[in-house]
Amino acid sequence: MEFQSLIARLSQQYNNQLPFVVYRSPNQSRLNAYLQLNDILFSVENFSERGFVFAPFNSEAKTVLIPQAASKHIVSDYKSTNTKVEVEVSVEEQEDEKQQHIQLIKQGVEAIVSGEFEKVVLSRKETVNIKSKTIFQLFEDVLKNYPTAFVYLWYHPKVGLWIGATPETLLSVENNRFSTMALAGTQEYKGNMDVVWGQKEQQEQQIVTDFIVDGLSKTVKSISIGEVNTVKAGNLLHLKTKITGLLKDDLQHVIEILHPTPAVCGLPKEEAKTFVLKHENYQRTFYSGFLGTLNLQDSKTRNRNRRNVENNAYATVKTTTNLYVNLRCMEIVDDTATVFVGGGITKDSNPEAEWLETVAKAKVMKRAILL
Ligand SMILES: C=C(O[C@H]1C=CC=C(C(=O)O)[C@@H]1O)C(=O)O
Repeated sequence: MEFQSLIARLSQQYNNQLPFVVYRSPNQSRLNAYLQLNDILFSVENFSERGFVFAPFNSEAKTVLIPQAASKHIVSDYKSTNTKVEVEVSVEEQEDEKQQHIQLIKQGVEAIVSGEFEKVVLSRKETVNIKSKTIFQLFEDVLKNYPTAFVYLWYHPKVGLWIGATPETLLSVENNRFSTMALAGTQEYKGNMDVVWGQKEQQEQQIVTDFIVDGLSKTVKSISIGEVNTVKAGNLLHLKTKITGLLKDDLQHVIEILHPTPAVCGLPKEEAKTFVLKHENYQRTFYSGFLGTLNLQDSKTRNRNRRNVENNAYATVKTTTNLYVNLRCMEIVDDTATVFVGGGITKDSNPEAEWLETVAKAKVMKRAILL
């Protein structure tokens, strides 16, 4: 289907207040949309379901499901015209928010120094007027700006509307082969990928790698750890380690081990989570949760021998799951976008620098809003 026809179909779905999701995987032009046929709020029971999941940060709350069987699947192509427009995002004075966030970071550092935990990710939200843009124009501007991210627009009338462009995979599985990543440490991209990383950033990223490897090693068949690389996500650079291997356990157990990783919560997980829930003065809801496709089946018919087409056709069925961490995202209510941003805090954190990091992260969504 043509991109504009897909948007028209999704607008209709939105006006009828029916759930849908539309997304594009990193470095692809293909768009996938699932349009639910009713407005039931389905939730995941044990991750054996098929469909598109939308999970909150707090795993005690329910994970929403758009079931594959209860929705229409539409595929389209988004060809970026390659007219990436750079907009300067001016940052107005946010003195109150700044002092409040710096106070929160200081509390986090104190808790680390007193031995409560090793790392905590602390976040805040910011509201921005989306001016006269429709949600679909906004989605297109996010698509245009972030070709290497997982870009999505998700809507459920009983939950809300979210848009994001995340650089972080939580878990990808193809049959029993898995891949995940430890993504942490941030600096602004200034035209050069060959940058030097401070000890604080290296340590905060290593904590994520160790957590994933320790947790998964107990339950997977095999695991291998890649090198630490610098990767670009919008205007930011991060440190990333790819972790791959073979699973033997069910998906639910693996997701329980991973989510929330110390890239969005902290270490040890429970202590950091308690701190986040108690001290951040707002509810994260779906920010730093995860989203993506669950157990989708892709069957391909192939020919063993091109010369004897009739007798040799065989089908291979792949089951794939592709889950991403919900970062660089916003929730839209009427003409207001709430942008969510956070950063990893360790004993070496400088509160002023951590504040500036969240200001830089907020620009990812603001750039698309102001385009
Ligand atoms: C928690 C966020 O980013 C995570 C992912 C990459 C780098 C991060 C950091 O440097 O703190 C965070 O761990 C966010 O963007 O809100």
